[in-house]
Amino acid sequence: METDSVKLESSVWLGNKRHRALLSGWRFSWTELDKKNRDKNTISVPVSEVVAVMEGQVEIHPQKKTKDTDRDFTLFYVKRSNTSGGKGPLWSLGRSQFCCLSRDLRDQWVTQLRIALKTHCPSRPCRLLVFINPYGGKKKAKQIFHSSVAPLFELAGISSHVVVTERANQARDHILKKDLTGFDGVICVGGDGMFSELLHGVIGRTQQEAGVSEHDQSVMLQPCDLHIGIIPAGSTDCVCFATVGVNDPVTSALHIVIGDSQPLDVCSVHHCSTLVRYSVSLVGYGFYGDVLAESERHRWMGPLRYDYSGFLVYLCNRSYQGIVQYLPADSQITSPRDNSRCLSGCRVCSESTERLFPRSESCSSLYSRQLSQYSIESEDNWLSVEGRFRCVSLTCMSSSCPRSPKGLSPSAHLADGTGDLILVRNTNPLGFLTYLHRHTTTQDQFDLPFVEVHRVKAVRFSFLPGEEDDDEDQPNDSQNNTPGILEDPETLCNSDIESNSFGSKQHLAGNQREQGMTEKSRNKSDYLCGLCSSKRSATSVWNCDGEILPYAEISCRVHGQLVRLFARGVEEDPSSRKYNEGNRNCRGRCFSHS
Ligand SMILES: Nc1ncnc2c1ncn2[C@@H]1O[C@H](COP(=O)(O)OP(=O)(O)OP(=O)(O)O)[C@@H](O)[C@H]1O
Ligand SMILES: CCCCCCCCCCCCC/C=C/[C@@H](O)[C@H](CO)NC(C)=O
Ligand SMILES: [Ca+2]
Repeated sequence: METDSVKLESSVWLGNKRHRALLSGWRFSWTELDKKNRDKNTISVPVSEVVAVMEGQVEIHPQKKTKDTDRDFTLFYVKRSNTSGGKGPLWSLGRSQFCCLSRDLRDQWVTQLRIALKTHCPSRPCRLLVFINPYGGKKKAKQIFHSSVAPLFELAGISSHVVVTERANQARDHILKKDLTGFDGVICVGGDGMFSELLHGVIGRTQQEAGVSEHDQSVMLQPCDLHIGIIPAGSTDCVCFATVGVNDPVTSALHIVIGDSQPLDVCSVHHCSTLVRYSVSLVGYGFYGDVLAESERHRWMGPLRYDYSGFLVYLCNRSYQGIVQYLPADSQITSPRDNSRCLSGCRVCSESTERLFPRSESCSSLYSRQLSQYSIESEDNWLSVEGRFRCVSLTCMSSSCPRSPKGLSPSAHLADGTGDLILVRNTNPLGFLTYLHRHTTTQDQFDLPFVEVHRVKAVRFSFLPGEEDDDEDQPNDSQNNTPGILEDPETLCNSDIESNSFGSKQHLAGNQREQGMTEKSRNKSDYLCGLCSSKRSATSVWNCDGEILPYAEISCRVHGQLVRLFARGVEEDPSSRKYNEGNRNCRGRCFSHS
């Protein structure tokens, strides 16, 4: 319980200006005083956003003491930049140097502030396992970590064990197999692909330890305690953007340092009772699958490859036949078209915590929750849509990214236990361009006659009998799923199998596995059908958070708040407060399912 009792109050000097400093309850503030002792400006910092308190006048670039006296102390804290420039909720490191009247008073300030930090911020990380992908995005991950992030971790007293990856899936395998004792979180410096590796490692490890089978679609997966942090250094950085509001390494590092905690829904993707992958952002068939497949041919272009491929795929003007079945979420609670935004402290998400993790939970009620969540969903509750689609997309969050600041589904929630299913039926090229273009404007991309959107708990995608692609070269086709693939369900996400081996189960030899991205790129580009090959495939591929899935017929289930990120959701821009009136509750860290 927080108290507002004053812990310490005194005069302090910032340069030659006298201030009144006050530590009361969970807030530290300092007010400039004029010559007549009247209050001028006040700066107020919640203790939870204090990064460090150091004796003396300290700078962090490089961390050194400048000429100081034994009456000085330095406060480092989270400083919000002006968001009016459209840069989103950008954070930087604030630094204020205080001079007290005596050394004794300085010591009291340092002691009291550090006690307040311990009291109000018990869940800050002390030790982190950091994975850097030197080849992601613009290939600047190492530089970003060492110049912008490591100094902040050091300042906050966080020790980090750094692994620079040498192959794809190394981070995932490390988390699955190595001793993680003592680590408070795992961090990736890279893009959505690196995040996905950590996601698979953390979920897999947690289920292994809990004895839960990831392949059983009806099972309630064990929520993961080990937090994931993302330092954005990739091409799209969609997960970072959608959970922080900006893709900025310093902002993300500060969220990690202060121990923010944001639960996140995760979608499990299955094929024939076998787990294929997890997704948090996009499970997309048609346009987004084709763009990803095409983009793998142009990896050398870096982040621009998506724009170039998007243009080529758009010109192809393709649509695909399929049957989409979905299990609707409770439409009384929210809707993908209710114009709300999931912001930091989102009321919908925190109320979902109660629903997903009722407080008085015993082993037997856990079992009954498992039944109530999944098994009793009879087939009668499923709805079905059949037709030709430009794209079929499922997203557990808004999936906003720099290209599309509102995202695929602007009103989706990060942690409400549901996903949004977007069906874009076949339409003329101008209609589809209008749909795509609206992702980049404030216009409603769902307000088009050929688009429908549903808030769902689960989705299945299949073909009418005889409708599957008969292209022999098409390895994602369910017909090509040789029985061997499913003989050993444990192996689909097993490190000995390249998870991007499309359709044919490939036990890669050690040296092949090490080739990482090169090998992956070659495999992925084998897929592209329409643009360059003479034979156009009747099926597309699924894009699952930037990875191509080896199957076209899949079923997906949303697992509410399965993982936790060092983030707090997108902070509200004060100028747009009216947009989300009534949807706020408390800050991201108030979520708890323990
Ligand atoms: N050392 C490595 N060599 C080759 N591939 C790697 C290595 N380390 C990680 N990878 C793989 O590279 C893929 C892409 O990396 P990452 O996500 O960091 O960048 P990106 O693709 O540019 O960004 P985005 O996913 O945002 O588009 C990941 O899926 C990861 O599995
Ligand atoms: C005429 C203008 C056309 C602009 C089209 C913009 C459409 C942007 C839609 C962005 C959706 C982003 C979804 C995120 C997907 C990520 O999970 C994934 C992994 O990084 N990224 C990609 C590119 O597949
Ligand atoms: Ca959700």
